[in-house]
Amino acid sequence: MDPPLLEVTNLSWSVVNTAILHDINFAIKPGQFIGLLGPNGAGKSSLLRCLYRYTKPGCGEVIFAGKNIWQLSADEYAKQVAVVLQETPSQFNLSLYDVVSLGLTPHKSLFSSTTKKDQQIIFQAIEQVGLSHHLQQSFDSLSGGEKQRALIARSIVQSPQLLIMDEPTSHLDIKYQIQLMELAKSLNVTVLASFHDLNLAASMCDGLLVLKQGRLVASGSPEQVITEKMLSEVFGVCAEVSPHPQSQQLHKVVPRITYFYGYEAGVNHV
Ligand SMILES: Nc1ncnc2c1ncn2[C@@H]1O[C@H](COP(=O)(O)OP(=O)(O)OP(=O)(O)O)[C@@H](O)[C@H]1O
Repeated sequence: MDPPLLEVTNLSWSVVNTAILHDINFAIKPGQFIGLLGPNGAGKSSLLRCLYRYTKPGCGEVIFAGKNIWQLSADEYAKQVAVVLQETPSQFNLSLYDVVSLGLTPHKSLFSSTTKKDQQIIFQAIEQVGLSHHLQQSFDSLSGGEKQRALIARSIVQSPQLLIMDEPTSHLDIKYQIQLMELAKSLNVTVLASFHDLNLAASMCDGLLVLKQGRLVASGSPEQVITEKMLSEVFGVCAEVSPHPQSQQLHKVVPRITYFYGYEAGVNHV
């Protein structure tokens, strides 16, 4: 059996005496596409920040490819882990091309210049996300969705083993939400992404993790995790879960959620 690529053991994190994450344990195998779910404020971004080395947890360990991430140098980790966040800081008038080329930085030594092969990799990644006609446009002037796609292109160039995405689809229309997720799946890297769209997560992910008030309360396949009980207890909504019509074609049970409006979960079921 493959050893996990990422392993989180007994992870807890507090800020000014308030516990945000409580004793979290899970492992992700190479090649898996894992969705992180939870209501607003559940701790998704806080957990992801501990995984991409922005925050050091108070307790517990994050092991990447057998090594504690805090024992790796920042450069070593950046070569292997790419991050796409929901809010994009200003890129100070860098062009789309420049931002995508930043994906090469962890792989280059200081002062080394961009080779023809590097340029080819950058152009190819930009083409893959459908942004070739925006090549020289300033990154800051791109639409929210174009920015997200540009950041995926930067990750493609970075060629990581693990891609961490914090609500990557928040600015995208439905077509690009699906496209971006299918693109991420096609990259052949291990992915951990947080989602608010539970139907999208259920259809795209091999496995799901569910956080509630900083605790991991469910994990497993979408079929195991997306249940009417979980939706009621964790998200406080009344919903019906049925197999997606494409399940047979996809050779797996893809749960599809139908939400009921005007009902309080657990109180007034239809
Ligand atoms: N640096 C911080 N200082 C104080 N509180 C924090 C800090 N970071 C996170 N929190 C709190 O931790 C909780 C979890 O926040 P987090 O952003 O991780 O949740 P989330 O699941 O990503 O939420 P959302 O879906 O709304 O983006 C929130 O109550 C938040 O206010």
